[in-house]
Amino acid sequence: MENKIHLGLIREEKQPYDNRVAFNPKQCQWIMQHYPQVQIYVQPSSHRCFRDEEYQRAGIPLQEDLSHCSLLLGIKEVPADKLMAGKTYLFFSHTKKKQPHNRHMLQTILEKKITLIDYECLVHPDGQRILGFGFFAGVVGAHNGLQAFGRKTGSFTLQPVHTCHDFQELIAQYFGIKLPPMKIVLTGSGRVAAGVLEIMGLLGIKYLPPEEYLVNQYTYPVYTQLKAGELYLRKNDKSYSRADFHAHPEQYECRFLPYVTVSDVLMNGIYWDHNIPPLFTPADLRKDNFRLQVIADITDDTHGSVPCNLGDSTIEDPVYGVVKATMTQTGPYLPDTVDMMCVSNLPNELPRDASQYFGDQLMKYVFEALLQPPDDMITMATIAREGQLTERFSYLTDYVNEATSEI
Ligand SMILES: NC(=O)c1ccc[n+]([C@@H]2O[C@H](COP(=O)([O-])OP(=O)(O)OC[C@H]3O[C@@H](n4cnc5c(N)ncnc54)[C@H](O)[C@@H]3O)[C@@H](O)[C@H]2O)c1
Repeated sequence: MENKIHLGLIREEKQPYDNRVAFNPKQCQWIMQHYPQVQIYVQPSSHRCFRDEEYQRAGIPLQEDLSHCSLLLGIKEVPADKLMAGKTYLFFSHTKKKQPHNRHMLQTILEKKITLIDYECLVHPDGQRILGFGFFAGVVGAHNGLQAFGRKTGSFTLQPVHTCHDFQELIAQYFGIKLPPMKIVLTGSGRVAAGVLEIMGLLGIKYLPPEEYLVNQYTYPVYTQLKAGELYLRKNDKSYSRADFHAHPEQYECRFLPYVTVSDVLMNGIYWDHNIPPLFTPADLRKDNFRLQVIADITDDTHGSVPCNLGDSTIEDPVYGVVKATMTQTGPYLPDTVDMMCVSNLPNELPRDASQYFGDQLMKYVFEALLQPPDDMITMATIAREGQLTERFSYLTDYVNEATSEI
């Protein structure tokens, strides 16, 4: 008993409550079978996508008090008053960019001599992030985008994702669906794009290379995918180098404009930052040849890569219209508008599948290292160790030393 590692799955306490979890009941079961030194406990929750009874049935004890656990796993930020002193926590802390609203939480983590490992900072040796929810954001975003196009044109009906129990139930409705001729352009090549591609494949939408897609008309639904190298070229020599683009995006121009004149739907999944040129401008939106009717902005930055993203929509009310002439918000599914799907928490619409996918990656690439410190990957993702900022994150010193106004 003494040598057991006690691991707790904490209840999500941040408002609004998140419904995801790091490990589902089956994954907990698997871990305890394969790592006999590990005992998992689950803090009861009324809002987790897997019910307390599902954990109980899998033989995972429910326990309100997790003070005997050394390792605590959550998803979102943990409110400061819920943080337990001296523990090791894993969650998405959103502190590495000095986000003001999480300063007080990080200050408390240091005061309480906590070790914080941030999922976002866990990377493979080549720098690729190990954990993320992008794949299911892409799945849900693509479905929502198509659903909006069906409603706007009256040509087909899809059920909202959040009314489906899980991914299997979602895709069961694709059986027999006949989509009208339509042209879909997808941007990006990361996890979000992979999720969108999954939906394109499940619906049998045909892929076409960009150069064919641009010039031809089709009597069936088609899509093309534009990766960063097809979207951005350096202004001076019309070349693209990934490393150079990441370092100096302002020296690149965006080549997306022709696609707004030939596409019905944009599924946006590129990475974006303020110095990366947007896909088109408000002036382009006003032009007569602006054909896009629906934009599923999965990347979802307000006035970001898609300038007519006027702010987030919600899972319950996922689409709003934008009047093209004035770029002002209006109701969805109206003529002469572009419909925007800008939900910022898409994976929460399929939380059971999103959680399982997350837990799988965690089990495969992180779990063993977590049990056998020290490990380079874990060390690099450790923002604080026993109440001290680690060397790699020492740049956060001024952030934590500032007085907190946002508690
Ligand atoms: N709406 C939602 O619910 C939701 C959910 C998850 C992700 N997202 C957003 O979707 C976007 C894509 O996410 P993802 O999971 O596909 O990401 P990813 O990490 O899997 O892929 C990102 C892509 O951007 C490129 N990239 C990485 N750093 C870059 C940089 N500094 N400059 C330019 N390109 C860079 C990568 O090469 C990769 O092709 C992100 O903006 C993310 O915040 C939204």
